Amino acid sequence: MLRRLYIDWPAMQKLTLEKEGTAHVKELTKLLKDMPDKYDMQIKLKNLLRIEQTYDLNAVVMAQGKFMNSQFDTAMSVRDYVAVANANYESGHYDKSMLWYRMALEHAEPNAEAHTELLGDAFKDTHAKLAKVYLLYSLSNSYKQLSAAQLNASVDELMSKANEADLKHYTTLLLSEDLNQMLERVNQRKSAPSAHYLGCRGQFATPPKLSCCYNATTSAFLILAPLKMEQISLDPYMVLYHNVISPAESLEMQELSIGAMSNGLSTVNLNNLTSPPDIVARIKWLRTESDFSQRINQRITDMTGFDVKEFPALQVANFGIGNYFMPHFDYMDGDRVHQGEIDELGDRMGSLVFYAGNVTLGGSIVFPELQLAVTAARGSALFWYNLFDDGSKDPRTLHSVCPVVRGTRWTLTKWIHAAPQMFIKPCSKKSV
Ligand SMILES: O=C(O)CCC(=O)C(=O)O
Ligand SMILES: [Fe+2]
Repeated sequence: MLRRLYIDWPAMQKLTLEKEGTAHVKELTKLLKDMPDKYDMQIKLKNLLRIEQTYDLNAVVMAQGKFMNSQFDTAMSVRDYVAVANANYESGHYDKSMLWYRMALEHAEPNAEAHTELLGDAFKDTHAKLAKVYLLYSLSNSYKQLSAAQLNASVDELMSKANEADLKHYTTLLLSEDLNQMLERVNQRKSAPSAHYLGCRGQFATPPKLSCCYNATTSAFLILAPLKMEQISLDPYMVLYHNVISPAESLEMQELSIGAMSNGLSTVNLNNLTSPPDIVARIKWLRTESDFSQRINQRITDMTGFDVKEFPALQVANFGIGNYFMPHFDYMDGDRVHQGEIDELGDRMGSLVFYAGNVTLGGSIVFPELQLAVTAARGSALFWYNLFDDGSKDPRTLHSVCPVVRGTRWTLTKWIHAAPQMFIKPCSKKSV
């Protein structure tokens, strides 16, 4: 009894005095510094808009969790709709934002009162923005001769004279238009898709059937272990190897990179940019030789016959959801390539990309000029030449990466320079 009163009682009193949840709040505060910030949110919204644009989606299908022929089982909230609507609005995609605002206004937020009290008004400024995009939409349908700038100016003028009641009137009108009719009208106003978009949407014509074979000839090792090789294009030459990197090697590669990766940007020249450059992927150059890099470099030589000893570095890249690579060339062009390495070893004659992740939607590599799209199938590796036989640049090798929609896209890229191959693949006259 005495022990209880002397030891337990004060402990219990202390516990009773402690505010409930203090420990939780402390933990949450600690976590806060590792939480995504405004920049992360902007990047992710940009990526989401890119997915919407590239794959020709819209608010209605995305809100239903549909993506082309797939159905996602996660749902977006009304606040998510408003965030995407605002992001589309701010990037000038007015038709898209109109549909997102419409979705938001047509769906009630569960426990709206409690949410509003806790998180603020979900629909702040929504009516005004929706009225503006609806006015833009209606006027551009009626006055097709007006330019975007003229339309914007007229709408801004109308908006400056409008009062709350007018705004509500417009938004009521918007909500009364048949959704399918609105979708049809929005569809009609879309501009023709680029070849990059067509490739990402799987809309290139099926290429003629080329052959598949077991390659047992490029190196003596292949006599023992022939590689599955699929021809993708004969001119320019492009082949896809299957089962050339294992899931265990993918993990090894990730272990060598995670924690040391940096943002790989769409440009290396950061001068005079008007907006932040797109982040292509998180990247890491594996320059220190390791058991892993030796094994992979040996495999590359077995696969291609090329000498990669003078440039043993490998580049690991991890593309997150919505990340993509805009159309570009791999040969020295513009500001993308490091001049120093190119001077010594010659231009980037060939590219070899191992697909070591597990992308289940999106993330194909597209060659817009060749009307070819190749999926980043796990374990495969794509090889292509960037130069003609005489060493001049082949512009047909323009290529891009489609935004990743589901899964993780890990790649291991090898730059194959021209100079070390001078006796393996001597310059010859252009074959085209
Ligand atoms: O990830 C890919 O499929 C291609 C990457 C690429 O184009 C590059 O690294 O230059
Ligand atoms: Fe590339």
